[in-house]
This record gives sequence, structure tokens and C-alpha cells, in this order.
Amino acid sequence: MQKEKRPIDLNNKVITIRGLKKSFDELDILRGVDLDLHQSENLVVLGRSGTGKSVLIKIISGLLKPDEGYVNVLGQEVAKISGRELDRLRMKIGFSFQNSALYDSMTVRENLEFPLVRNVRNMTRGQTDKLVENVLDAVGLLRAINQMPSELSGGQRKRIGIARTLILKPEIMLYDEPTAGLDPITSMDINNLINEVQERFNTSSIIITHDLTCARATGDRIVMLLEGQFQYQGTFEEIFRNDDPRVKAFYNYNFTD
Ligand SMILES: Nc1ncnc2c1ncn2[C@@H]1O[C@H](COP(=O)(O)OP(=O)(O)OP(=O)(O)O)[C@@H](O)[C@H]1O
Repeated sequence: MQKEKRPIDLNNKVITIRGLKKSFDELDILRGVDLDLHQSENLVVLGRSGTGKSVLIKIISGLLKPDEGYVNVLGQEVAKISGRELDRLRMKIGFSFQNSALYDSMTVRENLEFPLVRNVRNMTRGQTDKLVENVLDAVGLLRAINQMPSELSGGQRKRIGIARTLILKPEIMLYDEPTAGLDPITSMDINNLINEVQERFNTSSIIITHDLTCARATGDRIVMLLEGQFQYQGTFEEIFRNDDPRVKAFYNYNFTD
């Protein structure tokens, strides 16, 4: 299902990237990437495996250094800030990884408290409980508060992973393959959740995927990474109206047997 169009404030950017290049040995992965993420926008980055989508996310979050180019996140140039500033910046970025990376020996409640204990000082028991319940409610899993991750389905674990990220009230969400390994119905639930998070928490998000159903359902705007650069951008319809055989192949791979 196509996402309903939302008004985007083009003057309010939370990420600006210009001329980003990154190579590993002789392999040129990103060859001059330009990207803007606007406030409260869901931006989908589409690309085949190995095109550098994860590398891009790592550069945005300061885990990898660019070889060339300008990367500004929430007003700070990532390559130029100190380690401490980078830590503070990372607190404003929520990551939803492919595997939800929950601690199996902890209950859902303990998993959600973990980032608070590590990052926020002087919280009372009552404040902690309230935050945990609030994010669990946001992902529709309040009832799972005392369960162990092993008792949950893949989709539920994914939701708890997203709740754990939301607990620190991130301004930017980075979703890496949010629907990977999930069945179509559970995937649709996660797509809806991504949109609900956008509405409820006013986050700006980058959604990395090669699942076109996810792209269509969540993306206010879609960019396509081909051969190290964003070659096309627009709405889902605008991108796939294109005659470029590489774009057509991507579409056919997703929607035909
Ligand atoms: N730290 C690294 N050292 C060397 N090569 C790397 C490193 N990180 C990524 N690469 C290479 O960069 C390329 C892009 O990797 P990346 O993980 O960004 O792909 P991707 O688009 O996210 O793919 P997928 O959809 O399969 O996750 C790959 O060829 C990978 O081997």
C-alpha cells in the first residue's frame, strides 16, 4: 500500500551529505553521495546487496570515517567533532538493526531499562517504569513486559528492539532492513509501526531496505543507490516509472516470480 503523502519542510534538514566517498582497498563503494534528510521525513534508501547502504549508516553515526565529503548530522559535522560530542550525538540517533539484538537472559522490562541505566542518571523507579510502559504501549506490546525474548515471535522482538531505541527519545531513527526475515503480514505490521513512530515521536528516519513493499508503505521519499551514487529520488511511483533497466530489474525481482 502506498503511504499517504505528508507535508515535508524542505528548509529544515537534520542530515546533509555532500560528495561522500568511501572505498575499501581497491573497492569504491560510495562514489559521491549527496543526501538530505528533512525533519519528520521517512527517507527510504533502496539498493542491492553490497551497494554500501550499511556503510552509509555507519558513516552517519560516526562508526566509519568518510574518505571525502561533508556529513552533517543535527548541525554537527561528524568527522570533525570530539569523541565525547560524538557520543552525545549518537544518543540522539536510534538504531534498529537487522537482528533485534535483545539480551536473551533479561526480561523485556530489563532490556528496555538497560539503555536508561547506561545513559541517563538519577532516574527514579517511577520515572523508569513510566518510560518503559510508554514505549511498550507505543509498539503495542505492554502485555509482554515480563516476558523473556525467547517467548516472543520475530516480529515482536523487532518491536521490542524498536521500543528500546525509542526510550532515549531519538531525533533520528536508522532502520537497517526492518522487514528482513519476516513474513508479509508481520512485515506490514512493522511498516505500520515505522509510520506510527514517525507520527507519535516526530522522528526523522532513514529506512534501508530492498523490500519494495516496505519502501512503498513507509517512504515519504525514496532514493536509489546504484553504483555508489543516488541515481534516482522521488516517490515510489516516480522512481519506478523509470525506464532504466537496473531499476526495472529491481522492481521485477521484488514483484514477480
Ligand atoms: N569495514 C569494512 N572493511 C572492508 N570492506 C567493507 C567494510 N564494510 C563494508 N565493506 C564492503 O563494502 C561493501 C558494501 O557493504 P554494505 O554492508 O554497506 O552493503 P549493503 O548495501 O548494506 O548490503 P546488504 O544489503 O547485503 O546488507 C561490501 O562489498 C562490503 O564487503
